[in-house]
Amino acid sequence: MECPSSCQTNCTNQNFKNNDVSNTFVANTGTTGLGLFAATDIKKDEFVIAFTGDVISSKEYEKRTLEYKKSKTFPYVYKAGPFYIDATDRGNSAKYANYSCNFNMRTEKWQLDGKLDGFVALGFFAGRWIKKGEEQTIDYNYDVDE
Ligand SMILES: C[S@@+](CC[C@H](N)C(=O)[O-])C[C@H]1O[C@@H](n2cnc3c(N)ncnc32)[C@H](O)[C@@H]1O
Repeated sequence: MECPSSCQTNCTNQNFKNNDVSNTFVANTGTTGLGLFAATDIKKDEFVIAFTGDVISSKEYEKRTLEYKKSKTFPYVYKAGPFYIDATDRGNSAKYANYSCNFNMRTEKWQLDGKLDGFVALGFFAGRWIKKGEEQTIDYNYDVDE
């Protein structure tokens, strides 16, 4: 769980509130479209980036999925507890993270202070040491066991 805004001024447990994307940059991968890359060396278990976007219900998710299929837009949507986070129109560069079966970032679910009941924020954390310039990848099936 992330600390509330009212926590001490030097609190370091506010990654989602800070919404810092400076560990990453977006570039063409040459094979899988745009991708997310490490702007610096990143230590194992370090917070990399939060996945942000519209928080929507499952009903809205179904509606938007049909629209995206028609427009052939990539699905920039992940499940977040009973909700979904849709980064298609509003979101940060986390949406450009590509899939790899040998992913180097894990997806963690965090409870945030004062958010919708049941909502979990999604954050990408380094699963191992990631070198500056390396593509940062995730497991799209992070939610399969639930
Ligand atoms: C969330 S987007 C990732 C960013 C995307 N590459 C872009 O240019 O916007 C997901 C899409 O990226 C592509 N993609 C992601 N990982 C891939 C992989 N390992 N191999 C091939 N395509 C991949 C697929 O088209 C997938 O539907």
